[in-house]
Amino acid sequence: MLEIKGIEKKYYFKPVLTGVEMTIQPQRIYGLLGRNGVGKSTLLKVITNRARPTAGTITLDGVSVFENEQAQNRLYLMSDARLFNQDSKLKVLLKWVDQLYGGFDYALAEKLARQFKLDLKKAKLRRLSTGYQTIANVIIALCVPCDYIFLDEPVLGLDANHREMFYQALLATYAQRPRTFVIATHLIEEVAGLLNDVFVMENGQVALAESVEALQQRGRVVSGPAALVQDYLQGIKPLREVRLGGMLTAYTLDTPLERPLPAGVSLDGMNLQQLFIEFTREAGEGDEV
Ligand SMILES: Nc1ncnc2c1ncn2[C@@H]1O[C@H](COP(=O)(O)OP(=O)(O)OP(=O)(O)O)[C@@H](O)[C@H]1O
Repeated sequence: MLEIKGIEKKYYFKPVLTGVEMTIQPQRIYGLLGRNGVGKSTLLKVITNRARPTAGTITLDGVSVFENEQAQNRLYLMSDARLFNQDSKLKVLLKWVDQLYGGFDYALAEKLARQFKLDLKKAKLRRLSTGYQTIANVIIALCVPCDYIFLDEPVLGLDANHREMFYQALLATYAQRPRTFVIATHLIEEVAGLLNDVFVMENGQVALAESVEALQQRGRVVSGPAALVQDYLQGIKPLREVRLGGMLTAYTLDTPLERPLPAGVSLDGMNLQQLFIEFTREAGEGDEV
């Protein structure tokens, strides 16, 4: 288990992470969600020792990961493919990753390369298109032996077919060899079916950490005549209310569902993306077009 406590990070005196608390369990698939610039990449870099926190602790199975090579070898961050040596042939790159982490799954890499039509023997990273650089990068991430794999925007530049292939490949490798994946992405609907849990970041912290199932049970859209909706939601502060004429639509995570629904009022679920949008919407944002 990875335990992240009180993590703060400043860049040139500007606070980016302001007290991140999170527990990452073994063998689960997490989504790391948050608005642009909220600090997702920074957090992943801090966890995997690519950036130094200003304060806080991170322990893996009770042992600090800072300056601990053994612990760091169990964590892998897939981020920008440009961080690899661009002149390296892919085969050489795989060997290099194998030397660093040991136990690289060459058979799986070759299988995935065939599926994605990527020639590992010939290709040099520099000569690949943006999408294929990402494909090379995700193949490496799926084949490293690490227990905790952090994927920062793993499908950037991939076409829809390749994105689907990647999600399938991730699930297949997870079924074969369960380990933890933490996926930072904005394509919430696409990954929703993959995730066990989500972390939502706001203001440099984790504002919501919950299983997808529990969240989807809580998220509700209540709409109907304003007076009836307000009466139904008594004592609840919705995430957002939208009024149109005499009608009111309220988005909430706290509806007391035991209450009988008044005639004329509808109660619907919210998918993960809607939930995220309502949860992270800033006051007034999107109200005017
Ligand atoms: N190396 C750096 N030097 C200075 N500021 C940085 C650095 N890296 C990130 N930042 C700043 O930290 C903040 C968080 O950036 P980060 O990339 O972690 O956000 P993010 O949630 O991953 O964003 P996005 O979803 O847009 O990719 C931003 O304001 C960014 O400008």
